[in-house]
Amino acid sequence: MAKLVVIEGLDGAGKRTLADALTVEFDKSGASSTRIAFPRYGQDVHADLVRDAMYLRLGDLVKSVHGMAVLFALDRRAAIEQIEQGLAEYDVVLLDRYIASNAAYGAARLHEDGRGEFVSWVHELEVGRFGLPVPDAQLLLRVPVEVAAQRAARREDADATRARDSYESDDGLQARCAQVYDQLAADGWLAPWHVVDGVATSDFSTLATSLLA
Ligand SMILES: Nc1ncnc2c1ncn2[C@@H]1O[C@H](COP(=O)(O)OP(=O)(O)O)[C@@H](O)[C@H]1O
Ligand SMILES: Cc1cn([C@H]2C[C@H](O)[C@@H](COP(=O)(O)OP(=O)(O)O)O2)c(=O)[nH]c1=O
Repeated sequence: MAKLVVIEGLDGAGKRTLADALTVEFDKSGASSTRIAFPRYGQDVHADLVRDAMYLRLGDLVKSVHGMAVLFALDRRAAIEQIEQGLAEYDVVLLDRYIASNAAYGAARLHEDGRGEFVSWVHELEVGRFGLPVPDAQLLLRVPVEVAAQRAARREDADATRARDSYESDDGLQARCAQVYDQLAADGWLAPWHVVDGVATSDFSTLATSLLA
């Protein structure tokens, strides 16, 4: 059975870098894998609207936590076929951000915790109403908030296309988001979580093997 594996974490935590490392390990184990990163900027109209709102080009839309979350969720809804096709053709579909990103960032914006109303609303919307596939595993790539901010800033300097958006440049939001993520992982929200230390050198080979089991 193919596995749907999600990587979650703060902006700049190193999710893309972890996805690269896991792809190499899956390959070494003879497992085929494919990747999708959300939001699917440039591929889905809802994701492009998210980006416009984030860079303050859509008036007061960005102020609406629920409005933004609906756009993120619609991008994923439009990807259901792509995810299902990936699960039919590959051993692993690796997602860089998924439903828990909406739960964590939205709850953090509303100053709620991981057991609050917003997190339940996201579950109801994305799983209950939109029927998005539930992951087999969620990886929380955990790094101190300051480390994530430094990495995001360094990446911004190195890559002009990755200038920080209005969520990424809000340090208070990132700190609250880290707390919500910890709670979601501790509660096993939506699916089982594995916490990966993003600062220590991790054994990606063992991690990949456990994800394939
Ligand atoms: N384990 C690590 N140690 C040091 N720097 C890292 C590590 N992982 C990622 N980085 C660097 O941090 C920046 C952000 O990483 P990236 O994978 O793009 O994060 P994300 O996808 O979570 O936003 C990049 O410049 C990347 O090279
Ligand atoms: C996918 C997703 C992202 N987000 C947030 C997390 C990030 O702060 C922001 C943008 O996503 P991000 O992965 O940082 O995109 P990029 O690095 O390519 O700019 O959106 C949500 O609030 N809900 C979601 O469903």
